[in-house]
Amino acid sequence: MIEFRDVRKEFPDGTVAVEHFSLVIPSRETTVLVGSSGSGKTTLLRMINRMVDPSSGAVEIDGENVLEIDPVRLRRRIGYVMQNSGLLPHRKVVDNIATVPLLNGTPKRQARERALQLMDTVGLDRAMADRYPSQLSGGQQQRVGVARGLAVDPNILLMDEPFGAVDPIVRADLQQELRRLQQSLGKTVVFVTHDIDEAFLLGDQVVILQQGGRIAQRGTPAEILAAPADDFVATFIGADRGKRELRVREVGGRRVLVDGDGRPAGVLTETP
Ligand SMILES: Nc1ncnc2c1ncn2[C@@H]1O[C@H](COP(=O)(O)OP(=O)(O)OP(=O)(O)O)[C@@H](O)[C@H]1O
Repeated sequence: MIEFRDVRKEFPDGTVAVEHFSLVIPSRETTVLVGSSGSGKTTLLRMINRMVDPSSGAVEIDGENVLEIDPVRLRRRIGYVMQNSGLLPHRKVVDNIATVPLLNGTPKRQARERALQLMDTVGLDRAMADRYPSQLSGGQQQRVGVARGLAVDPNILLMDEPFGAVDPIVRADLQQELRRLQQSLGKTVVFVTHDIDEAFLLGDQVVILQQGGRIAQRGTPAEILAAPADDFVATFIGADRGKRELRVREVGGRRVLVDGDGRPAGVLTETP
């Protein structure tokens, strides 16, 4: 479990990115921080692995204040996946994935074998192992980024807009892959996005943020959809435009669900 207790972050230039932020992030689930630009999502994420330290308050992992854990040790046991994959351009795919295990002292052959297994896990053809990142598509690069994040077999995986830079079709593919991975691996995933659809798709817990890291609403996607806390949330999730409302329409004897604009969303079937 990760816990934020009344966290505040003021940067040296006086910018207060986050104030009075408290949140419990349960283990083995996906928590999504979603909000518009500048709401403090990245700052919050980076406080978990000490890329940023809080000005006051505490961030705890299983009851231990992260400030008491050496930052290098901490980062080597927490996976971190970012937008544009953050791969080292002059290193082959397999070496990019194996970077942190090698730093941790894993023997080279073992680290390489594990990297190849992780390529299978994230759906990358092993034939790409000896390519350089620039020889991969954007979606493939992101898969390498995810494999690298998983390479130390972390309990915690931090993901900062990992699919933000790829086209919508590849993005949908990566999202499904992550859902599948999450079901089989059961990591504690903290995922940052500004895309509410992505948040609802991936999050067990969704936290909608306003400026300063103020929590507008926190809950399961269903809870938020069923009862948006205020106008801000309603607008943010599109409920105010009827975008989220589905209605039943009879078409050729089948019951089709249509959204607020009348576009089909799916077919309704009886559960046995
Ligand atoms: N190193 C820094 N020095 C000063 N201000 C910073 C620094 N890093 C972030 N900020 C400011 O803190 C606030 C929160 O930034 P943060 O990057 O956490 O937001 P975000 O929600 O992740 O935004 P985005 O979606 O654009 O990445 C912003 O006002 C930002 O300008």
